[in-house]
Amino acid sequence: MMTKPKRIALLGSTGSIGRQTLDVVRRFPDHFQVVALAARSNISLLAEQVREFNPSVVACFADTPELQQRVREILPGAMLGEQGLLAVSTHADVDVLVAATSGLMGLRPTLAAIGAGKTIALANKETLVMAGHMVMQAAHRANVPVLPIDSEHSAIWQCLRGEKNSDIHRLLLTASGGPFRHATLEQLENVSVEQALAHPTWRMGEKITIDSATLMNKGLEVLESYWLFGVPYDQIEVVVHPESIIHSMVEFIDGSIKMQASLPSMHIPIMNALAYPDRLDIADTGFIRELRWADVASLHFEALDIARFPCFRLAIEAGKRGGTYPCALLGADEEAVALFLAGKIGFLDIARLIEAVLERHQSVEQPDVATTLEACAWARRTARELSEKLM
Ligand SMILES: NC(=O)C1=CN([C@@H]2O[C@H](COP(=O)(O)OP(=O)(O)OC[C@H]3O[C@@H](n4cnc5c(N)ncnc54)[C@H](OP(=O)(O)O)[C@@H]3O)[C@@H](O)[C@H]2O)C=CC1
Ligand SMILES: CC(=O)[C@@H](O)[C@H](O)COP(=O)(O)O
Ligand SMILES: [Mn+2]
Repeated sequence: MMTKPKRIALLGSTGSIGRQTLDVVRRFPDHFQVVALAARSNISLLAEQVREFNPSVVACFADTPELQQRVREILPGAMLGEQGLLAVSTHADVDVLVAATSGLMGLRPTLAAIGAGKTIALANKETLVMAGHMVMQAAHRANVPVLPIDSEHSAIWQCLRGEKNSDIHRLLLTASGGPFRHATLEQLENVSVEQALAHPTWRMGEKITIDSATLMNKGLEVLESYWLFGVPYDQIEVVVHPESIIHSMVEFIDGSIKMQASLPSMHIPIMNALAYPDRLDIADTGFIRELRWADVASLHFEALDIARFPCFRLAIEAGKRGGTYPCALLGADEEAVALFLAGKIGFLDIARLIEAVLERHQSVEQPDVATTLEACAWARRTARELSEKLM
């Protein structure tokens, strides 16, 4: 029996996850239809996507007058700013919101989509890190599923199907270890932007790639797991696995460990979230390769050396302290990574700057949306000011 295609709104359509989502939609036109698209600054690619997918509503955040002018010329029907993102995420025809913007702008549109009863396919981990309590509570009240796209969380989600949370002994998130897995602290002091962007196993946007190099990404993923799966921090562990074949594991109280494996391709977790509760055949894509165990020479696992990657510790501490500490962590990290990418600070200064911001932060318990976003903005400003004084 033919069912109606799921109607998708895609925030961040021009990014790494956004483009891979459209690869999947393109191959499965009977299953998915794009009804809304949003991006920030890549207007020519957004215009190409609009021509190809013919969505009902288009938004471009376009946060400078020059970008806004270009949008008016090239995409005259597109909505601008946050209003545009909200219109995309709550459009009446949308069934599933794919939240794939980078950074901190995903929160309001995701909450609005939950309020409008949309299923959330979540790539933007920042949304849960800064406001996990609000998002999960709102989703629970509205009976709206939040389906993970992040590869580790997709793996855990798949391992947990048919299981009881009370049977979980621990979650084991795998980490590639990034490009500096074997670097000494002295070497880390002088690594270049180019070296930090050379991720060993994944091709991703610049921000998450630097976060993978500092291990901030893995810290954020621990916080993301805490909110998504409701598992306490002392039952969430990280193990380094450089091949990125095992995407994560769940150990149960009877000693059994379930793990999910595939070649490293974000098309698979994207397909998994979009098709849920069904599965689609990768043979129909033509671009996803199946894993052949005979070709995998060996798999390695090792402990994470927290001393060389202080961002991981800072993320876990912020998560455990709660309040607006995770917002301050995210705001400071956004700014510190931007400064590193611009060549203004060194690689280890990223952690130094974040730690200095967190030391100055006055946390607010149970923040609302405005307080959450203000804490992120405060941390960005403070990181910028401190970088001028301290560095
Ligand atoms: N890439 C990956 O493999 C993975 C990514 N993630 C998470 O997914 C999210 C996206 O990552 P990734 O795709 O790599 O990032 P990219 O930098 O490649 O893409 C970011 C996308 O978000 C858009 N965007 C950024 N800010 C805004 C805004 N204010 N309004 C509208 N659109 C905006 C960008 O638009 P434009 O390009 O037009 O400026 C672009 O489309 C991140 O939260 C990341 O942590 C999680 C797991 C894996
Ligand atoms: C693909 C994905 O989910 C990324 O978050 C990835 O996990 C980054 O790799 P690291 O394990 O190096 O952080
Ligand atoms: Mn991940």
